[in-house]
Amino acid sequence: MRPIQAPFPATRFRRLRRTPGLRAMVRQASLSPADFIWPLFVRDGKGERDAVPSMPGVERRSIDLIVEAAREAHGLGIPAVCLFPYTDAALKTEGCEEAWSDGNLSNTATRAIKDAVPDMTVMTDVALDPYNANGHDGIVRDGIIVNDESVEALVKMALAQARAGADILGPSDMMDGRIGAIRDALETGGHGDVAIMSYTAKYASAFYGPFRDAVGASGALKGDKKTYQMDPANSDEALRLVERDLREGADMVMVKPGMPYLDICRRVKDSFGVPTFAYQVSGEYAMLRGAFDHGWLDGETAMLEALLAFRRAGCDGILTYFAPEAARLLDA
Ligand SMILES: NCC(=O)CCC(=O)O
Repeated sequence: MRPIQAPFPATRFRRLRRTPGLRAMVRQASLSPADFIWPLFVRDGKGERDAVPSMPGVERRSIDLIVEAAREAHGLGIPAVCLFPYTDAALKTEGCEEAWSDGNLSNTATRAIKDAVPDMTVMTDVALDPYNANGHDGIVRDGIIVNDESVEALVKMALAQARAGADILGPSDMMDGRIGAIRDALETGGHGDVAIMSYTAKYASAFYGPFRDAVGASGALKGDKKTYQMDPANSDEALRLVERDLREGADMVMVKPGMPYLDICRRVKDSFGVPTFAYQVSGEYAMLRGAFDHGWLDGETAMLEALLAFRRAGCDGILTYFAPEAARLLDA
């Protein structure tokens, strides 16, 4: 649809930009704390928090402090948190068994949050990298990330997360066939109400660097993830993946990273009209935060502008490390 407009001076675009009231009346996209999912890094111990150097302002927290963070998020109107464990190197194995231990950090944190703040939606990450001795999202055999055996492990991991009480599972591994396998296992295992937000269009991106520091995977990773994550040059493939994941039983889809891939968000939303999310990843956070901290960008304005861009591009929500800060600004 192309709006009809009279020639200048009958049409003057500045008329509707003249006052805050007029601008508010014709504003299309909106941003609210309800649009945010806050990623949290979980560590062991009690009363422990440590900074992630490449993500100033972001911390790894022990489970008691994760619960506090979830309570804070709830108070700010943020509906969901997403948990990522910082696993002790001694627990990382080639078989990734810790991934489906009922008592691992992520599952223990899920239970603790659901006990203390039952209304907080808990999303968990389904991928083997935090538990894998070689840092990959799948099982490695003779240097190859093997697909089908990885899917079997991911199913076990997903079921353990469902047992812990996760509301949303986020398979971020990019193996083929995992959404269908997880959906089947959830249905037959009595967890038919657990939602899946598939990391559908996850690109092999340099913007994940600080995240790997945060979960302690940087040192462990051997090689790269290009045989399972998407080529940043591709766009049509993202649509094929969305269609596949929806047909396999995904309830929501995600594009990741966010800001460099807003074109993909828009194409996904326009093509499928399903709940679509973007992950503003660690490198995007680090880039913006670095500029804010140096005084090179006006932090408050640039943060909200960057987040609003996701909504304008068609996203229903955003996973963002800025969630509490942005929620406070929106509330002010
Ligand atoms: N599976 C979760 C991630 O890879 C997060 C990436 C990031 O924040 O850089």
